[in-house]
Amino acid sequence: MTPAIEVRDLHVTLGKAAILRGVDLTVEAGSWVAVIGPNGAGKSTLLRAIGGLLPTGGAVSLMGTPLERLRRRTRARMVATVAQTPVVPPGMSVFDYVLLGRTPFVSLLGRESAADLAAVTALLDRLDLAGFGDRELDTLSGGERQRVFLARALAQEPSLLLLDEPTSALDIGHQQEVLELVDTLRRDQGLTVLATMHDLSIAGGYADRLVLLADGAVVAAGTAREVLTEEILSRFYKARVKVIDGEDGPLVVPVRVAPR
Ligand SMILES: Nc1ncnc2c1ncn2[C@@H]1O[C@H](COP(=O)(O)OP(=O)(O)OP(=O)(O)O)[C@@H](O)[C@H]1O
Repeated sequence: MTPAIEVRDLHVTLGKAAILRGVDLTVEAGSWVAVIGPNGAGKSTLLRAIGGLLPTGGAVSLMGTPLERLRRRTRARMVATVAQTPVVPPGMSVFDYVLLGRTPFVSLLGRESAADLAAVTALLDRLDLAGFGDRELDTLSGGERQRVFLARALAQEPSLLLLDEPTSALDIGHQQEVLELVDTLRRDQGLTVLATMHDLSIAGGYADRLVLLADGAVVAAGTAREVLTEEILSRFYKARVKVIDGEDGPLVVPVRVAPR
């Protein structure tokens, strides 16, 4: 089967610095891959490069088509990206912002249909945002806003979802709600998910495969059990951790360096 994302020998240089240095990555259609790694490793850069937002060396294909051959509108229907801090149009309501996600479905001179409006209402409901539609985006809490960003991405009905730290501002309940929703869409509709994630236990619990980036290169890749080992994590994160066998995979627990 054609992979949803295929990245070969990807290089990105920003300013004078080589940020990604020969990254290879394959994401099978309908799977969930988590990109993990320490701060500054190049995780967001990798997502932006795959989303076509950066000039790159090497090759990126989405659903078998090289990125540069995909028309803008086709790409907009195929891929939805949630950046770490999306630009928010000032004064825009939550409903209108999520409705922007329907843009690829609206004809050039057309207006959004009743089905578009219903899709937005349903998503606000599913993300625990009913009643927020009229609020201005910049009056929302960080976690509420993060759920609105995801709602906009899902409104696009993409086949490929690129998420940069999708739950960093969410409490533990909303984290679970959002990740379960994404996983349900993956299972029921074949959505492919590529997400950068800092919480390693959660990454291991949801992703089929983990890819560990360090200093712009892939240094480990595989299942959670293969990648989330004390040896690998202490080496690349310079962290002292304990890895415990959990119900849904390994649980990574930080251990104090200095004894109490
Ligand atoms: N425009 C730029 N010019 C120079 N360096 C940049 C530029 N943008 C990003 N970088 C650097 O590229 C490196 C990778 O950044 P990136 O945001 O991809 O890291 P990350 O792995 O997502 O980190 P974090 O976990 O902190 O979000 C960082 O060292 C960052 O400072």
